[in-house]
Amino acid sequence: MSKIPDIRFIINPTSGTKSKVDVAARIKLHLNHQKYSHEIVYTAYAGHAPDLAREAAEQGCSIVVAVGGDGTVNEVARGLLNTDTAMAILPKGSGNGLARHLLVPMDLEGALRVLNEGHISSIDSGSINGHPFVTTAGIGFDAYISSVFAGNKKRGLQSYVELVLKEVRTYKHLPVKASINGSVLDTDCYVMAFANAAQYGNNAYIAPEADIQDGLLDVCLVRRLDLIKALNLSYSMLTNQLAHSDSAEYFKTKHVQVETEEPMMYHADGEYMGKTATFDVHIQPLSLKVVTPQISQR
Ligand SMILES: Nc1ncnc2c1ncn2[C@@H]1O[C@H](COP(=O)(O)OP(=O)(O)OP(=O)(O)O)[C@@H](O)[C@H]1O
Repeated sequence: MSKIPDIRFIINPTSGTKSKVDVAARIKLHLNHQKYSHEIVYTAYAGHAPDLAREAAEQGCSIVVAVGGDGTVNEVARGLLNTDTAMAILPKGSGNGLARHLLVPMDLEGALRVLNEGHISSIDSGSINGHPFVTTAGIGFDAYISSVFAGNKKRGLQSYVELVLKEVRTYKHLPVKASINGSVLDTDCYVMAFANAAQYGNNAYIAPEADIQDGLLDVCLVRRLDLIKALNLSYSMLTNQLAHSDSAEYFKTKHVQVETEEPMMYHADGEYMGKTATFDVHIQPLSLKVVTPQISQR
C-alpha cells in the first residue's frame, strides 16, 4: 500500500492574478523534502476543494495547503474543521485576507518557508446560516459587492474600490432587527459584517480589533452611507482606522441573530451566498488548525 504523504497541496488553477506562476515547480524547488513527503492535486470545479481536503484529513495527512485566494481557503478550511489536519496557505488570490491576517508572506517562496518551519496553532471559524467562514461574513452592501464582483473579470484592489464607489450611489440601507448579547437593536443597516479576521483582504481592515483566537466575532455595523461617507470609510479601512470612524459601530459576541423586513444578500469569505430574511451567525472557537509564522495579536 502506498504511504500517505505528509502534505497535500490543493491548487485552484483558476484563482488569482499570478496564475501563470508554475506553483508545482516552486514547490519542488523550495519545499523541505527531507522533512515532508507531498502530493499535488488540482481542483476540477468550484466546490471540489472541501472533498479533496476532507479526504486528505480522513487519510491522516498532517497538512493540507490551500493554493488560491480566500474562496479556495474557505473551501479547504470547510473540509478540515474540527480535524487534526492543519491548513497552510500559498496565497494566489487578489485579496488573501486570511493569509495576511496570519502574517503568511504573499510570495510563494516565503509562504513555503513558513510551511517548512511547520509551526501549528488553532484559530476560530464562524458560520452564517450553517455555512462556515474563516475571515468575514456579512449582510448588505458588502454582500451586494461580492455578488457583482463575482461576475467581474477584473480583480484586485483598484477594480474593487472602483466598483464600491460606483455602486454606493444607488445601494440603499434596509431596516433590520439584530439580537446581540441579549439586546435587540432595531436599526437601519447598510452593512453588517461579522469578522473573525481583521480584514477583507488587500489590507482593507473591516474590524481592526478582531482577534482570531478569542472565541468572539467582531460585528461591524454601518447604519447608513452616502458617497462622501463611503470615501471616508474606504480610506479608514485602507489605513486601518475604521475603529475610530463615526460611520462604524462595533460589538464583540459569540452569536448574532438578524431578522430583516425584506430578504438581504449575504456572503461568506467574499463568496456571494444569496438572499434571505433571517441570519444566524456563530463563532466556533479554535476549530481549525493552521500553519502560521505566528498568530497576530490585535
Ligand atoms: N477548477 C475550478 N474551476 C472553476 N472554479 C473553481 C475551480 N476551483 C475552484 N474554483 C472556484 O474559484 C472561486 C474563486 O477562488 P479564489 O477565491 O481562490 O480565487 P480568486 O477569486 O482569484 O481570489 P480572490 O477571491 O482573492 O480574488 C472559488 O469560489 C472556487 O469555488
